[in-house]
Amino acid sequence: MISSSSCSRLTTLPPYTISTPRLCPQFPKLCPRFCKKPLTITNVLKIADSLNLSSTAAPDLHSLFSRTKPTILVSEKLGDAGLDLLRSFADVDCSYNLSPDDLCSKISSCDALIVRSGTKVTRQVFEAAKGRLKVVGRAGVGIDNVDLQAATEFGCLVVNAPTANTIAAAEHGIALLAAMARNVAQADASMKAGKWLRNKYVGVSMVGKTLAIMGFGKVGSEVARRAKGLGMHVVAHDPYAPADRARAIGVELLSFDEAVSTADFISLHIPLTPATCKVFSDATFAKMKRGVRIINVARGGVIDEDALLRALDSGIVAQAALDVFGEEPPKDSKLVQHQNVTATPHLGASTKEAQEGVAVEIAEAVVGALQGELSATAVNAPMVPPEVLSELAPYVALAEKLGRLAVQLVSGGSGIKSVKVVYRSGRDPDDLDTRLLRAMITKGIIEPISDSVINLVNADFIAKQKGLGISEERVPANSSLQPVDSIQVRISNVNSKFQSALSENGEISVEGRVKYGKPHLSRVGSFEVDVSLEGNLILCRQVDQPGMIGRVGGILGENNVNVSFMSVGRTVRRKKAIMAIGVDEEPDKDTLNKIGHVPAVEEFVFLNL
Ligand SMILES: NC(=O)C1=CN([C@@H]2O[C@H](COP(=O)(O)OP(=O)(O)OC[C@H]3O[C@@H](n4cnc5c(N)ncnc54)[C@H](O)[C@@H]3O)[C@@H](O)[C@H]2O)C=CC1
Ligand SMILES: O=C(O)C(=O)COP(=O)(O)O
Repeated sequence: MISSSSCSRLTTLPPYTISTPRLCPQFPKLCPRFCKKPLTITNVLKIADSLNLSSTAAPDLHSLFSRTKPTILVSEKLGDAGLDLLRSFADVDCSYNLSPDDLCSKISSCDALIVRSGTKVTRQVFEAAKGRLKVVGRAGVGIDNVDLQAATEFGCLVVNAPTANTIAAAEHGIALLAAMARNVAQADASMKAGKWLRNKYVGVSMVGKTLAIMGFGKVGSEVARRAKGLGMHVVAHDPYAPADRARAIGVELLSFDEAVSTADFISLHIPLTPATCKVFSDATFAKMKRGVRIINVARGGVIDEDALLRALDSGIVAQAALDVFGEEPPKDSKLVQHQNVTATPHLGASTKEAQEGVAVEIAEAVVGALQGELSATAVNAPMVPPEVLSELAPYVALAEKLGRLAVQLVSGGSGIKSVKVVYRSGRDPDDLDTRLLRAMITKGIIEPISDSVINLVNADFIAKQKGLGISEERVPANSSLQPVDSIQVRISNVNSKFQSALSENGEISVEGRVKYGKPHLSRVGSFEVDVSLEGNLILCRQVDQPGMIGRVGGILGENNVNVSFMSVGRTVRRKKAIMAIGVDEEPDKDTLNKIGHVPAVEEFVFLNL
């Protein structure tokens, strides 16, 4: 029973069969009926639909039904505007400077964690969260301090705030470039020490010098623009950068070797990944012009710091300006203490403006994710724009139902290894993003036969982990009005407990479409049917003869099982037919036995949707 008055509106809704992802933990607390069936991307849209809310309004359901708030742990200093936004939605625990152990012991009572670069979100953190942590928000760009693989395995969404600190980082890069070229920090320190060393701190000019930007992304491009303004000749290396952006700024794109060997100044703006770790090594420094100057506002880990020290000592590198370090704060201070190094304590993003912007950007992303929205800044899940999501909503429900249906047709003991999904669609392939649909089919197939909790984040990972190969095919359809005309799910190399579900080539095959905005089953094996995919379903193959609907319907009625819909499909008149019967209640064993004993019934199966 649903006790709260606001929830009572839900009693009119069909039963929910979707059990995860647990993107909204409050919902089950409110509605015991849904205890094991938390609010998900899928059913939130369905609920919205039933309440005549637009799908974009669906997340408001959270506040509509919520009484308890989620808990968000903020482990590093965040701007006030972001904190205010978080507090309007959740209980916010600002605990800074937590030790790794303290973080692990706190995390199991948190639904979201917001960090900057100082918190290591390791596999141990996800393990300690015991499934409660839904979202990690990185208030900034670099996500190298978050174990993304572990996040994905635990079905935890990671979002970042990729735009709000771009200018701050670029400005800091330029500040370091100029400060280094003119020895500002060293000269300042000497003056504070009571000295007046006009001859010692003669600098180098920037105008006319070649600056190589390594990583021509958001920050790199902004540094390039500003360096052009200083009269520098700017080149860049970035294998993924669009040539037109470089042309528009007047920057020449070069290979790695060309860029590092022609530059007077090199500014690093690449993310730290396994591929970029220590790319600035002895071998790389050996390719550089003698007397080159290096700025790093990206990540310390992209430089082999011992190699840099050697290059500074040998004079290959005349000066370095470093905001970031392999270990922060750096334990070995040789680099920081080097007379030709200008160092700042990871200040690139630290302007008032950037911190307010980042705080709001991450607060919006985390709140949205906790409400079941698909984030536009998701790092480990497909980004699905709201308009695409609302269009795909009924197909998302269809996809999960078909997966759930198909897997229940597999006879026990058959290991499922290979699933093929065929989308019939009139859309251009570029206009149809099937990742969401594939994730929901995976969810439908895996959840009924395992204890895995599947969501958009971990669907592909868990499928792979379980050795389940899902291939997709698109078949062109004439109509392009709907995104998808039909979805077919085929499971091969398995036995079926309902032989009629097998197609001619021996695969379990079910096909469905969206009719009047609702998922419908349109084909089972080679039989055409037309039933709404709601509640429970009995599939029954019988000799095609008069009176079958009445007999089976009668048995159900006598046993107080309400039939919600019925459809008969046949291959050969008066020979074989399939009856698909939707039932509100789950019939007991005796009732199902009675159906099985009707002489014309050749086989039947009960399926829970
Ligand atoms: N010091 C600080 O406080 C801050 C540091 N950052 C760091 O700056 C870096 C860049 O940030 P954004 O520009 O916002 O990111 P972005 O993603 O816009 O740009 C990164 C660029 O690097 C390129 N790239 C990737 N691998 C590469 C490789 N092997 N060689 C050359 N280019 C490669 C990518 O194609 C991309 O264009 C990140 O590591 C970020 O964490 C960003 C903001 C503040
Ligand atoms: O956004 C980034 O990548 C940064 O490095 C900024 O880090 P911070 O948030 O200042 O710890």
